[in-house]
Amino acid sequence: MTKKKNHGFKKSKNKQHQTEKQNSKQSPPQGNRKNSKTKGKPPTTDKRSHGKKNAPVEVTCSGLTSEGKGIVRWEGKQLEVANLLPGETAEVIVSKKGRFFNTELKRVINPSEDRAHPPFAYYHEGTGCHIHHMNDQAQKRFKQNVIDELMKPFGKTEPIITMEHPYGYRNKNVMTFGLNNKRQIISGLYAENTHQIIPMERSIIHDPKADEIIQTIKGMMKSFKMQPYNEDTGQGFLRHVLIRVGKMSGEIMVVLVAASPVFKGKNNFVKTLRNTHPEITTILLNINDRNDSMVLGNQEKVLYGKGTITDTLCGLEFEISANSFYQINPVQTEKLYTRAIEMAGLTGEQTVIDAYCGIGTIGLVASKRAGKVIGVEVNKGAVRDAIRNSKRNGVKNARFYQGDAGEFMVQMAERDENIDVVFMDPPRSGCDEAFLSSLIQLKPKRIVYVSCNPATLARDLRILEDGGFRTKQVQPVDMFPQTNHVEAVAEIVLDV
Ligand SMILES: C[S@@+](CC[C@H](N)C(=O)[O-])C[C@H]1O[C@@H](n2cnc3c(N)ncnc32)[C@H](O)[C@@H]1O
Repeated sequence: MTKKKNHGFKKSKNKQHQTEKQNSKQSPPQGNRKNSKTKGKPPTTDKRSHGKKNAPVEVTCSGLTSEGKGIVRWEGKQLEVANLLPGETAEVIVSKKGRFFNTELKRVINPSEDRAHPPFAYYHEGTGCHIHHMNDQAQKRFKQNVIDELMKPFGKTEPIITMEHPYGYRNKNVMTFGLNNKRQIISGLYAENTHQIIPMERSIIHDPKADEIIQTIKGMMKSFKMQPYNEDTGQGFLRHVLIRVGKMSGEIMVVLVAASPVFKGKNNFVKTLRNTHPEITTILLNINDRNDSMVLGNQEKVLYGKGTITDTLCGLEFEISANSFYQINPVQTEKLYTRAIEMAGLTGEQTVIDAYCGIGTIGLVASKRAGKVIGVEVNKGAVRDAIRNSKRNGVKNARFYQGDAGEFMVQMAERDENIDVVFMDPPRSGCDEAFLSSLIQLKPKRIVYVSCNPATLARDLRILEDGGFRTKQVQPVDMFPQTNHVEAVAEIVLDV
């Protein structure tokens, strides 16, 4: 992979609505605007192309969207350009498809001081590293602005907790397999919102060993006559490979996700893979014959090892199944959980709920300072892990239940249970109405809301504040450097 000179970019298209109204997004002012070439010019100056269809046009970036895309004006419209920074002027291809505009960054004419120089070619938005082109300071500023803007109605946010070495942090990789137009096997990530595979050998945020194992598997496929699965024809075998790495324990899980349970030559395949990578501690075959976008199916066969990995987090050991949620950046998770536990103000007597508990991590870490912990989680396998993890760590005061967190809280409210503290860590979509209204009814003294989506956090905080709570503090933590995702934990108290 070679990096093009002069800030040239690989294909990076953005589909956008035609009208300005549809395009308008919140764009907190940020970025370095003091670039000498743009100094004194209005930041939205555009130059038209010379009438040629799809010839590059020159645009200047005036700000960033909440997704980290550059905002430009072109022919009276506001468009978004991935990988462009405020103050930068660039050549961009604009093309129209139906009601949408696509933009493709061709060349940055005057790179901003905020621009980073990533060592890999595949870093654009399609591969999930949406803001890899910003240096550490610019990423920090961008994320702080996004959260500050959304949290404005609830008071001031704390400075974001960043990561010292923001690379190679992911403990879970999923790569998808397919054929390119020369019928060669490729592995990579889906371009965002598509099922088009962007071939990729290495990502700056992936665990390097995990990327290496995936390349080994790709290299073995031909000799084992293993075909990648084709979603259109339904032919082929291997859909994805998921790798989980215990960053502390060094244990490695490899999950081969296949369209069918018939795996010819599986013993030899496992033997060869283990010979090349003796560090692999378990290998599974997961069968996914569905047509949706879920990576894992429900059927699983252990081909080697115990079928789970164990890792250490906040001084406790956690056993993790292929299908269970486990925070992907353990270095930052320890900082996040430390802040969450501080916010809970535990003294050893409280009754604590760990809602959306996954494999029990937050509840078990909190259990040492709580009277009792009650965890609820929808994923059966994760609840099984949580119970195992409780025993493994000798925790006697925690119980875990499988079920929908909203329904569980409704039942708690109907029984008028006495709850002191609620940890809640819902998925990106946030909590449902049943959960929030039961929480308001239960009136815990404190809620600690861990969120990977500040937009749904803001929505839910509004509901809780209207229901008699007050947001005391919001702490952003950069769990996903190089991406536009922002994690935060909020302390919410009864407004008495
Ligand atoms: C962001 S993860 C948090 C897990 C855990 N607290 C941690 O830090 O590892 C969200 C969890 O909520 C679970 N979940 C999603 N919808 C749920 C629901 N309606 N009721 C209960 N759990 C749910 C998911 O399976 C996932 O384990």
